[in-house]
Amino acid sequence: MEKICVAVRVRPPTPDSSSKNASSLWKVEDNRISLDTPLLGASYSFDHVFDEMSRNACVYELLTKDIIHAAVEGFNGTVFAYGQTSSGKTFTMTGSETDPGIIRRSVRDVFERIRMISDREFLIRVSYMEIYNEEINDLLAVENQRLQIHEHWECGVFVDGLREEIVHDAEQILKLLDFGEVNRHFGETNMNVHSSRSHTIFRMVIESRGKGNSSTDAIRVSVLNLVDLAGSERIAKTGAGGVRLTEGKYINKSLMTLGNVINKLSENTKIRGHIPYRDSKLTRILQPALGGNAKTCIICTIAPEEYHIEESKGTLQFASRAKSITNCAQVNEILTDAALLKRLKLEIEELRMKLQGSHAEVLEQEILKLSNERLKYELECERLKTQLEEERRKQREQEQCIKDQQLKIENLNSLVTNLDFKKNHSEDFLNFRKTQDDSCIVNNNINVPRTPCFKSPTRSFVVARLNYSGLPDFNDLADEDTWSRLNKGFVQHRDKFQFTPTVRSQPIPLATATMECSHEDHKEVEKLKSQIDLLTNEKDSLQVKFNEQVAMNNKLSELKQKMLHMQEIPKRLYESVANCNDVYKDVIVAMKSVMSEKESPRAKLFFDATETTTSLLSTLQSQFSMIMDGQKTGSGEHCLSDQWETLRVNLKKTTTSLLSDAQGKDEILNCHNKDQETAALEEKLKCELSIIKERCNDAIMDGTMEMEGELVTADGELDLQEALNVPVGAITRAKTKRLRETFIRIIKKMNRKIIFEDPSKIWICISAKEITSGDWALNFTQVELSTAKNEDETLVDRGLGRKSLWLTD
Ligand SMILES: Nc1ncnc2c1ncn2[C@@H]1O[C@H](COP(=O)(O)OP(=O)(O)OP(=O)(O)O)[C@@H](O)[C@H]1O
Repeated sequence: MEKICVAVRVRPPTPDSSSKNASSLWKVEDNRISLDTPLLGASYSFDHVFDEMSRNACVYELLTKDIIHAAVEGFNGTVFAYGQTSSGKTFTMTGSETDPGIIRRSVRDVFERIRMISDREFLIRVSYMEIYNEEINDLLAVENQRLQIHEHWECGVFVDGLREEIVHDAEQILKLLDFGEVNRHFGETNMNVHSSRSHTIFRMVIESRGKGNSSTDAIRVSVLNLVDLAGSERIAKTGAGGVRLTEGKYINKSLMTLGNVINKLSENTKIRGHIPYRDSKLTRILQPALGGNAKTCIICTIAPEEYHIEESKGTLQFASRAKSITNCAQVNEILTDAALLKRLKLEIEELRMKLQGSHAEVLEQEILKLSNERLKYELECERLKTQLEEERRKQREQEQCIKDQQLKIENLNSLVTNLDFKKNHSEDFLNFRKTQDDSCIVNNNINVPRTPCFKSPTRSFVVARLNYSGLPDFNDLADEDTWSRLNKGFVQHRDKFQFTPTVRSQPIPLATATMECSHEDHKEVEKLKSQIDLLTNEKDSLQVKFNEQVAMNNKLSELKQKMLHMQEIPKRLYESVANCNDVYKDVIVAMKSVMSEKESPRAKLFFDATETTTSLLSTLQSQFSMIMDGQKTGSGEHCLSDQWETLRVNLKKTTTSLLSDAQGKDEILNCHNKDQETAALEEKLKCELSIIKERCNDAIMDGTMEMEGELVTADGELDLQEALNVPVGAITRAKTKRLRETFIRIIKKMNRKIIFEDPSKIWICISAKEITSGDWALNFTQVELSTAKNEDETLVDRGLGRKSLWLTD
C-alpha cells in the first residue's frame, strides 16, 4: 500500500495579468504553498510544489519518471493533471516545442528504458481517447465515436472498440499523438484561447517477458495512463454560451464526480460507504488509478492571479484530500504452468533459506506478505461491495418501475373498459409489443461485443504470445484481445469469469413498456379531456334547465295558491245562499203574518213564489254543496235555471196581480212599510242571485261548472230544429239590437236560411262571441213569442230553456 503522489504546480502569470500582484500572491517554499499574506496564511504541503519558474523537464524528473519506469517493470501507472481552466494542465501534459510535456517525455523515456533492459522483450500498444460531453471518442480512429465502457473480471474496465496501435519506437507514438491532437476538442473561451473541452487519456500497454526461456517465465502487462483533464470553469468568467456552455456543464459535472470519489477515498476505510466510480465515465476509466492497483500521480495546477484565488484554493483542497488516498500497486504477471512451477520452486528455496536465517526476519517478511494479501482482499471486498450495491440499486429501480407500470396498466384497463375500446386497444398493444420484441431480437444480434482492431503487423513477440499455450481460452474474445486477458495485474479479482457485454445486450421489455404506456397515456389524457369538455357543456345546459324548472315550480305553487283560493268560492257562495235562505224564511213568516186572506189568489201567487224561491235557494245550496264535494252539476244547472225563471215569472205575476187589484192596492198601501221591506228584500235577493249567477258563469268558464249545450257544424242549410233539438221555432230576435244585427250578419255571411214555423215561440240569442276567425259561439234562450214586448227590450218572460250553438264559417 502506498499513498498516491500529489503535486501542485503554479503557472506563470499570463502577459495580460498584473505580474506584480500575481507573483506575490502564492509563496512556494520547498513542498509547501501558501498565500503570501499573513492574514490569509493557510498553508498546504504536498509531495512536490512547483513554482511558476519550473519547467516540464523538472516536473517530469521529480514526479513522473518513477511511475514510467515502474510501468516498464510491470506496474500500472497513472499521471493526471487537474485544475481550473487556463491553469496549465495541457501545458504540463503536452508541453510546447521547446519544453515538451509529460506525455512526450514519458514516451521517449519508456523506449529508452526498454533499450536498457536487455534480458526482456517488449510489446507496446497505444490508444488515445477523449471524453467529450460524457461520450468516449477514439482520437486515433475518427469513426469510433461514442464508445462504451465494459468490465471484465480479469482485464477490468475497458473501452469496447477502442483502436490500439502496436508501436515500435517513440517517433511512431509521437506521430500518433499529433494525429490524435487534431481530432481533439478545443475551443476558445474568455479564459483560454485554446481551452481543452474534453478529458483526454493517452494509454500505453506495456507487455514484456524474459528473453530465451519463454516457457518458464511470466509475462508482465502494465497499463500507463497519461491524462489531461479539462478544467473546471465558472460560466460567469468563461462567458460560455451555446456549445461552450454545454461543454462546460459536462466538464464540471464529471470533475465533481472525480472530487466525490477523491473525498470518499480520503475517508477512513471503515466508515466510507459506496464510492461513486460509476457516476461518470472519467472516474470509471480512472478507477484502478484511484484506490486500485496502480502507481498514481496527480499534478494540480493553479493560476497565480488574484482573480483566480477562489478556484486555486479549491484546487488545493482537492489536492489535500487526494493526498490521503492509498493504492496497492503490484507487478502484473501472467504465469504459464512452467513459469508457475519455476516460481514455486524459487519460493520454496527462498523459504528454506529464510528458515535457516533469523526467525524474526522470517516472521517480519511473512507479516509483510500477509498484510499485503489482506489489503489486496480488502480492496477486492470493497469492489465487490460497490458492485453489489449497484446491483441492488438497479433491482430496486426495476421493481419500482414494474410497480409503476402495473399501476398504469390497471388504470388504463379500467379506462379502456369504460370507454368501450378495449378491443382495438388490445390489438394495437399486441402489435406494438410484437414490433418491439422483434426489434429487440435484431438489436441483440447487433450488440455483440466488438474487439480492438490491430492494423499494424505483429512482431515476433506478439506471434509468440498468440501461440502461448498456457492461456485460458475465452470464447467471447477475439485473439487480438489476448493482451487484455493478460492484464491481470490491472484488476483485483481473478476467481470467476463473467462477460458483462452479453448481459448488456439483453432486451429490456420494461423500457419498451414504459414508452408504450407513455404513448397510450397521452392518448388517454386527450380523450378524457374531450370527455370532460362534453360533460361540462352538458352540465351547463342541465343547470339552465334546472333553473327553468325551479321558475316553473314557483309559478305552479302560485297557481296552486290561486286554485285553493278559488276552491273556497263555492263554500262562501254556499254560506251566502244559506244566509239568504234564512233571511227569506224570516220574510215569509213576516209576510204570512200580515196576509189577511190566506186563500186569496194573491196569497196563492205569493206562496207559489215563496215556494219557488225556497226551492231555488235549496237547489243553489245543493249545487254549491256538490261543487264543494267535487261532483258534476250539469243537470242541476238546468234545473236551477228553470227554477230561476219560474221564480221570476211568479214574482212578476204576483206584482201585476197586486197592482191591478184595488183592494190589493189598499192592502198594499196599508202594508206599505212591509211592502217596501219586501221590495228591498226582493231587490237584495235579485242582487244576490245575479252575483251568484255571475260567479256560476265564472266557475263555468274556469271549468268548475259545465253548461249544457251543443256544437253544430252546419253544412248547407241550417237546420235549427235538429241543431237545437227543440220544436220548430224562429230565430228572429236577439236580446239587444246590436246582438241581433250581429246574429243576422253571421247568418247572412254564412248564407243560411232561417225557418219560421211556430210564431208562438221564439229563440232569443243572448250572446254571440267569435272564438276564432269565422267560428262563432251563440247562446239562445227560448221564450213564448206572446211574452216578448219588443225587440230591444230584455225579455224576462217565462224562460223555456237555453241552448248554445256554435256556428262555423
Ligand atoms: N508553466 C507554464 N509555463 C509557461 N506557460 C504556461 C505554463 N502553464 C500554462 N501556460 C500557458 O498558459 C496558457 C493556458 O494554459 P493551458 O492551456 O495549459 O491551460 P489548461 O489548464 O489546459 O486550460 P484548459 O483547462 O482551458 O484547457 C497557455 O497559453 C499556456 O501556454
